[in-house]
Amino acid sequence: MAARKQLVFVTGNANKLREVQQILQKTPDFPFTLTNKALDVPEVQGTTIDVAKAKCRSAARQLNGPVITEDTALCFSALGGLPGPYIKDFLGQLGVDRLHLLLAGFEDKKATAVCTFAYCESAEAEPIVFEGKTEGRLVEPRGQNRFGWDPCMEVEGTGKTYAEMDSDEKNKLSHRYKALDQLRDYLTKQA
Ligand SMILES: O=P(O)(O)OP(=O)(O)OP(=O)(O)OC[C@H]1O[C@@H](n2cnc3c(O)ncnc32)[C@H](O)[C@@H]1O
Ligand SMILES: [Mg+2]
Repeated sequence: MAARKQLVFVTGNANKLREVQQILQKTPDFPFTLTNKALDVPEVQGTTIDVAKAKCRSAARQLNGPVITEDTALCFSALGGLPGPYIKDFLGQLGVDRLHLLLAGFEDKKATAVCTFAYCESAEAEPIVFEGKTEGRLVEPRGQNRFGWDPCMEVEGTGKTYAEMDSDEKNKLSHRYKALDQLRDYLTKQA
């Protein structure tokens, strides 16, 4: 059997890496061996797609080979989709206990978690993007699993925050699962 090609997931986020590995474990015939590199890739401003493509292009150039990158955004409908791809700074400054205060003056608490995977086959290739979205509401923090803003995102139709779900439950309906499922399909068909 031919050795499987290497695909580098460029991320500095250990929780993202863990969830991606858990989801891919359910695909034994995934045609790549996934490795990880925590490069500090600049993140431009713009739409989630602009940010995802630029980050992936830059990672593929630095590593000169096939890479995937992933960007996660959290979009509040009352704020016209902001903070979107800038959620990391908002979370960093406010902390998970105060994030919900961003919507304190609004009745509309609707939040959309958006995951954008980008795949770049080589340093010169144009990145291809895959997007997954999960709808919910911004709430006061609840739950034990403390990854990023998970305690504040109550997922539509479940009555639970991501942090109140175990990893199997989250990985069946998460924004990350939905985007990774498309990327996995694409790569499996290419192989
Ligand atoms: O190296 P990269 O992959 O960029 O990792 P990062 O942590 O910088 O991630 P992003 O730039 O995509 O910023 C997204 C922010 O949202 C958080 N986050 C990402 N996925 C999440 C999830 O599924 N649940 C809760 N928080 C999440 C993450 O910790 C960041 O604060
Ligand atoms: Mg980042």
